[in-house]
Amino acid sequence: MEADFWHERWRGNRIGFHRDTPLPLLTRHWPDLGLAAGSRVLVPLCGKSLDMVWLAEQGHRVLGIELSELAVASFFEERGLEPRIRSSGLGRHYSAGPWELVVGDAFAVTPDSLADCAGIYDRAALIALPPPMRATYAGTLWRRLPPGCRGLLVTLEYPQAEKAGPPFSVEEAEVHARLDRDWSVALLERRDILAGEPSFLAEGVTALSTAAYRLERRDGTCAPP
Ligand SMILES: C[S@@+](CC[C@H](N)C(=O)[O-])C[C@H]1O[C@@H](n2cnc3c(N)ncnc32)[C@H](O)[C@@H]1O
Repeated sequence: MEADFWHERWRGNRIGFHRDTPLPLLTRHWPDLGLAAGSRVLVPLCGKSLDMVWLAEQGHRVLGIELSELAVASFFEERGLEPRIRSSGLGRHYSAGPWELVVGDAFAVTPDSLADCAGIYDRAALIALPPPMRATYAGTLWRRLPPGCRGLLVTLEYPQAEKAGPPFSVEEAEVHARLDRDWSVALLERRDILAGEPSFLAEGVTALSTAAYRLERRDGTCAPP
């Protein structure tokens, strides 16, 4: 999934991944992470997700990273906010209230830029990427978060041979293989969602589940930029 693929999706408004309400798995499991109000939460590949609104309502500051400037500008426009805009080596930073969304490449974030992130929320980010890019994503952004960081990861699981991604199927074994080195990973919930996903049914997919994981960054050294 190269950058052009996503820019085309946003230009053509083909954003079926975008939800009109916060994700129930987020609202159910996030409070158990015990992150203090005021702490900063990273939302990689954030789109214009309303989950960032819910996180701010819980008192968090949100750092989003998103390739599409259209998505980032829409997020602020839809809230009636006029963001301040500045540029850095990471990209263009749009900021207003508790939100700072960077138009840039999530794989290029540096440990310094993530140093004050106490949390990470990944919904439709890991599963948006094909396998080689998932390896890069886990080896860059996830490795660069500071020790003690906690997070929630939401995945999908289905027989990959029955449908082309994105979204891709990411099984529990893969989550452990990619993250166990630096993170303690615990499955919180897995539920069957096939009946509520007509597009998967229409493509002949025979099983579909979503899973939520609690993550905590182990002590250790963050990867260099
Ligand atoms: C499936 S969408 C999910 C968006 C959001 N997480 C949500 O739940 O609505 C994936 C998003 O990742 C963005 N994206 C893809 N590759 C990226 C990268 N390398 N860096 C930053 N954003 C990226 C795309 O533009 C797209 O908006």
